[in-house]
Amino acid sequence: MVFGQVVIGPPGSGKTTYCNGMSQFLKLIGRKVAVINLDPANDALPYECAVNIEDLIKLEDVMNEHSLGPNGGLVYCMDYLQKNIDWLESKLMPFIKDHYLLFDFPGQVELFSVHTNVRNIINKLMKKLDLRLTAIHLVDAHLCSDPGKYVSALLLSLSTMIHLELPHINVLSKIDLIESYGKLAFNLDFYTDVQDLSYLQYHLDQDPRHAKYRKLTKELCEVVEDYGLVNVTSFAIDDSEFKRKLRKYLNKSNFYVIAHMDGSRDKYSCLVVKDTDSDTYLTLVFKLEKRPTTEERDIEERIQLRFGIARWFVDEKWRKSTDTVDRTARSR
Ligand SMILES: Nc1nc2c(ncn2[C@@H]2O[C@H](COP(=O)(O)OP(=O)(O)OP(=O)(O)O)[C@@H](O)[C@H]2O)c(=O)[nH]1
Repeated sequence: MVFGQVVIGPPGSGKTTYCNGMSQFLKLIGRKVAVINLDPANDALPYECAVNIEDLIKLEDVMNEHSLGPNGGLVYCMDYLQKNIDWLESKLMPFIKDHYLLFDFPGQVELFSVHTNVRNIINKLMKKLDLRLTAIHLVDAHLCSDPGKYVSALLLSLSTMIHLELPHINVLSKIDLIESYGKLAFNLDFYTDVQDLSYLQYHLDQDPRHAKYRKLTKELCEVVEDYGLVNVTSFAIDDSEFKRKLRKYLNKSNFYVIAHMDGSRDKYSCLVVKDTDSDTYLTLVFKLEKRPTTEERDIEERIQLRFGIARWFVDEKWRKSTDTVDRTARSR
């Protein structure tokens, strides 16, 4: 079983810098790392690349040949990669024995929240090569300086989580720059906990320019709150403490921590982790379309005892019509 990260996020959010920093950090603690560049628009790579999509297809060639812009070109490249997944599988083969994999993806957000090509690529790799991958979704901390942009970042995180159905960690990147953006409307915990967005609505309401969007903003915030899935951690590339913390989350999220447990890991389809004060909490989200079986409940109990919170998240219809099992427990 091979573990790794799918590094995604909007353009310029710091994906390539993260892959470089994380690979150096993991190497320092003794893990073999392979960074896979799947962004055909990545011209200057700061890391040593184990596999490079440019050996298969170049964005520039696609744009010239098919008269496409950069966005259409990237969709084409991902479709092409999906069709030629054998190429990627064969390139990954030498690393799947003992390496940790970091996938550096393009920054076009529709690829992760709308189109199916990237999701299919990831699913195929996971099945064929028995990979355990976690999505690291980077969002520039700059968005916290504007409550309206922050709401859109939350919606993007939510739709990406639901679309990819991977263990998922949202990260506010470039947190070292946050003070340079001026005084934030709320302290940082507010932005990372994503608990009560009514404060955000109230803040937006103070600005007369937002008056006509009041109802829309309220309803968008309610969507994020109703799902209750999004929370965020923060990260700065030069901060080793953040990297250590993130690594802890990652090992939990892709089940590295329970790799020795029985084969029941396949039951989990989505997972969220959260840090509150000094305790680390873990939320396991079991996306089910039916009432959990006895065996699944048993798994939940065991995870609760060992790692923290486990929570059943079921299909909306089922949740409304029957009693939701939503139990939480403190980490031991
Ligand atoms: N201060 C600071 N700058 C960062 C950090 N992470 C990334 N950057 C800078 O942000 C810029 C964009 O970083 P990239 O790593 O190229 O971002 P990307 O998401 O790969 O960009 P695309 O490939 O265009 O989607 C670069 O100038 C980085 O040096 C960070 O943690 N702190």
